[in-house]
Amino acid sequence: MKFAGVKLDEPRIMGVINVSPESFYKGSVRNDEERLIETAVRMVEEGASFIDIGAKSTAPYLETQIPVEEEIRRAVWAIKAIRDHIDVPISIDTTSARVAEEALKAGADIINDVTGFKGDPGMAEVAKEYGAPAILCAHGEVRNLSDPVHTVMDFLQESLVIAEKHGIEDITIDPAIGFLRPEWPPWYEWDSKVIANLEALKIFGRPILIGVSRKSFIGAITGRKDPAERLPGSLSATAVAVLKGAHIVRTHDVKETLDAVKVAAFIRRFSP
Ligand SMILES: Nc1nc2c(c(=O)[nH]1)N=C(COP(=O)(O)OP(=O)(O)O)CN2
Ligand SMILES: Nc1ccc(C(=O)O)cc1
Repeated sequence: MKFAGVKLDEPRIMGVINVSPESFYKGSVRNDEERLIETAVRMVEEGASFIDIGAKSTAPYLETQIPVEEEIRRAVWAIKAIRDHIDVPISIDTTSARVAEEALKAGADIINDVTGFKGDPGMAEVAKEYGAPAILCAHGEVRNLSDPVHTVMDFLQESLVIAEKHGIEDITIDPAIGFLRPEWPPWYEWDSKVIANLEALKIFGRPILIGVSRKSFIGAITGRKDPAERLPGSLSATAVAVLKGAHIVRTHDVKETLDAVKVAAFIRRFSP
């Protein structure tokens, strides 16, 4: 299996850099060019196979609205700055087709759309026009409260239909940890059920990407309010996700996560 030209014979790491000061984990934010380049280069040296650039937070519990022009300015600045310093594919984490298009023009390779082609009707068109691989997250209004796994699968199926209609083949699916928050069950239970049953997504025959890094479900389980204190919890969730079949792990902490991934993948070899 491959995604964006990267072989997925072993689990890969996607390093996250945000150029959005409002992002939920302040340690992920870079707004100085030198530090931005240094971080991207270090992440690749530490073993990242992809770099994800976010120019606007999508945290469902934060006030994150900014003008699209500002998101474009941040995204284009960051991608131009790092493009010639690293040799791995760069994804643009955006729900806006205009931002995606400008980012691809600036040198990004992959569209990372947390609305799974359902937010901006122009997004699949842009992916098609630029031949861009895409990461599609499970997205929609939760109706079946008792079955997180099948809800996620239904949402992903809808996104895959949109991709297929546009002839977009190179797709990675993502269960959108932290994004789906019905009134009940509590979201940390929802996220835990999805991770515990991640292998169900293998039926799509697509690469599976997961982002658990420092997220609020880890805070809820451990009592760690500050995302800066959630690395051990993130590594634990990462190990479970790899054991259950994740191909790509999206993280703020490349070095530590790669060790967790390697150990989980090695142990997985001997699982029944
Ligand atoms: N495909 C995918 N994309 C994502 C995911 C995720 O799980 N999967 N999580 C995010 C949250 O992390 P980030 O550090 O970017 O937070 P922010 O939205 O506050 O910037 C943002 N983007
Ligand atoms: N964009 C996101 C940022 C953070 C979280 C989370 O903390 O659960 C979820 C989504």
